[in-house]
Amino acid sequence: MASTMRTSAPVRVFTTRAASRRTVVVKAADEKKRIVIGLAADSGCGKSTFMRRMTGIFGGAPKPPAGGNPDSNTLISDMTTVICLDDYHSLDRKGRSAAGVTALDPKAQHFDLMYNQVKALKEGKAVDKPIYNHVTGILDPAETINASNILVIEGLHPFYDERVRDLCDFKVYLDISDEIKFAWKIQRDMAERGHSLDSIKKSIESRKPDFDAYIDPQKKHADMIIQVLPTQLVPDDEGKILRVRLIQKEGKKLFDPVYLFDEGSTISWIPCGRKLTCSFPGIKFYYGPDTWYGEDVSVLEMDGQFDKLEELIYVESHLSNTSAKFYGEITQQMLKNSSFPGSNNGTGLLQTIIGLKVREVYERITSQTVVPTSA
Ligand SMILES: Nc1ncnc2c1ncn2[C@@H]1O[C@H](COP(=O)(O)OP(=O)(O)OP(=O)(O)O)[C@@H](O)[C@H]1O
Ligand SMILES: O=C(CO)[C@H](O)[C@H](O)COP(=O)(O)O
Repeated sequence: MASTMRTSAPVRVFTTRAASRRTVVVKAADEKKRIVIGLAADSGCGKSTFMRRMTGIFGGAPKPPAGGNPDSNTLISDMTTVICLDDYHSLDRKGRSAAGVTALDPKAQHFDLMYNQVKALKEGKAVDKPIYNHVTGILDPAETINASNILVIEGLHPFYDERVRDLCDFKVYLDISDEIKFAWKIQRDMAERGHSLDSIKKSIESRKPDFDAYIDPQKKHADMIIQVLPTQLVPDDEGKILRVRLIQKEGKKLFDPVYLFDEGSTISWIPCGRKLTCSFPGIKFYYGPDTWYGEDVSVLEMDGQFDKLEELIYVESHLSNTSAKFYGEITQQMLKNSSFPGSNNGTGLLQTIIGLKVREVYERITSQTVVPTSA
């Protein structure tokens, strides 16, 4: 498919829902006012859930392009546009089957088009982007995407091609261990999509070699990684209780890593007691330095789950550099999104923290102020 780019209106005015109430506007005037966020993960690893938490921080409900293809993968809100990189599959379902490749194989992606269009959007130009239709398995006619303040590119390969990777101002990887990925897939694909246990197992196994070869290695490029592992608080838990780690690169210009109590120290903290209600097996936090593919990182970890989400404020008050704009903003976001998967554990908490980091990155690059959304 040919790459098509058009110049959109040079200046657009965006308002957040909260901002419009307070008559505060955020203007996008030139390319320095736009950022690109990359989110990489395998299918079924919580990208959509993360995206809802992150875009919610900027206000407005993300919606598919108005009047467009009902099977569009794009979500647009006041300040953010999320495009799914599945739309750059160069081979459709039949084509992949004929060529004997999976959707994770770079041979099935159109990286030149991906690069040209992400670059154009970052420069403020509109593009006509293809749509990969997950219902039919074919490539549908293109949809027009306009430039936005924050472009999120999510999918299997946002950091695979160096040119696309370099366009990303902030890179996030969701690193879900096989056991947990399996538990989530079973829950979704059996309960919601009617797949059999056997077919889910086969699908995971058939994707594994390409996942290991092409998707997993991208995590070394990420600025922040959320690792989801089985709990260490009880043996042989079936993926219900999670140990979740936020790996944060140190020394970056655009964000400051979050820390617990004392920056640079190594800390283990069991907050259960007078201020935090914990039923068995409790909650344990850890913070400390580490390395990630040879780079210095700090790790913030939570194992276990909250009984009463409103008590998260106690934990939040012991975290620093969170990029929250007021006392309790993390807790407020978590309560607002309490129906999302992972709201009572470290996935929700650490995804919310990354969402606030995205806001920090946006503000540092653009020198614009984003008004926090209200609950
Ligand atoms: N933090 C979480 N805790 C528990 N389950 C979760 C969590 N995040 C996601 N899930 C489960 O995994 C499923 C997939 O999540 P989600 O749709 O967000 O992933 P995705 O990466 O966008 O998937 P896909 O690429 O296949 O559309 C959800 O339906 C839910 O069952
Ligand atoms: O890994 C995936 C990313 O979402 C999908 O499997 C890929 O996009 C192919 O889609 P489908 O399975 O609907 O043909």
